[in-house]
Amino acid sequence: MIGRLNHIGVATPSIEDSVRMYADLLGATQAGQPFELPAQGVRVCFIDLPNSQIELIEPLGDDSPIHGFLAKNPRGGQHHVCFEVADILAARDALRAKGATILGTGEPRIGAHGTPILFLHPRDMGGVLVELMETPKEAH
Ligand SMILES: CC[C@@H](C(=O)O)C(=O)SCCNC(=O)CCNC(=O)[C@H](O)C(C)(C)COP(=O)(O)OP(=O)(O)OC[C@H]1O[C@@H](n2cnc3c(N)ncnc32)[C@H](O)[C@@H]1OP(=O)(O)O
Ligand SMILES: [Co+2]
Repeated sequence: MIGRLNHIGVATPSIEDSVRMYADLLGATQAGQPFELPAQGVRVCFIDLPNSQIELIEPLGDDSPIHGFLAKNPRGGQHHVCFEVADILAARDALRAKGATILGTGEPRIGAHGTPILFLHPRDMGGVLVELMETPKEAH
């Protein structure tokens, strides 16, 4: 079921400060400008890596799912890992059959790459919040 690591999500109180930090310390460059995803309650900017991406996420709106995380980690921190899957609904159903909890309604939402995503509860993954993302069609 599991495919390539697509990105590591990093929550931050300031995308601009984090972009500067990745550039100054690691020489890493951002992939495009920050953009808002109101349906996900986050503002986003990607940092390119040779083999993956860092997804910087900043809270957007009062209902952002990362408010709680930033309240506990005010300077930000590693928030989730995202693995690609070929078929998100098949992955969801297989995980549920194994007893895993899919967060929210269980209906996939459209993520930052324009493909459906779901999240697995961290208690089922050893304390790691896992995002599953359907592989973009052009990557097949
Ligand atoms: C950019 C768009 C998209 C993409 O395309 O890539 C994204 O990545 S959006 C990223 C933001 N969206 C989400 O994270 C959606 C899924 N998350 C959630 O539904 C919630 O954040 C959560 C995981 C259910 C936590 O909600 P919260 O309100 O913070 O609840 P608690 O504080 O009560 O936490 C419950 C429990 O879970 C532990 N926890 C919380 N966050 C994390 C985390 N990031 N990593 C690991 N563990 C986490 C928290 O410590 C609690 O544990 P216990 O105390 O043991 O119960
Ligand atoms: Co993500």
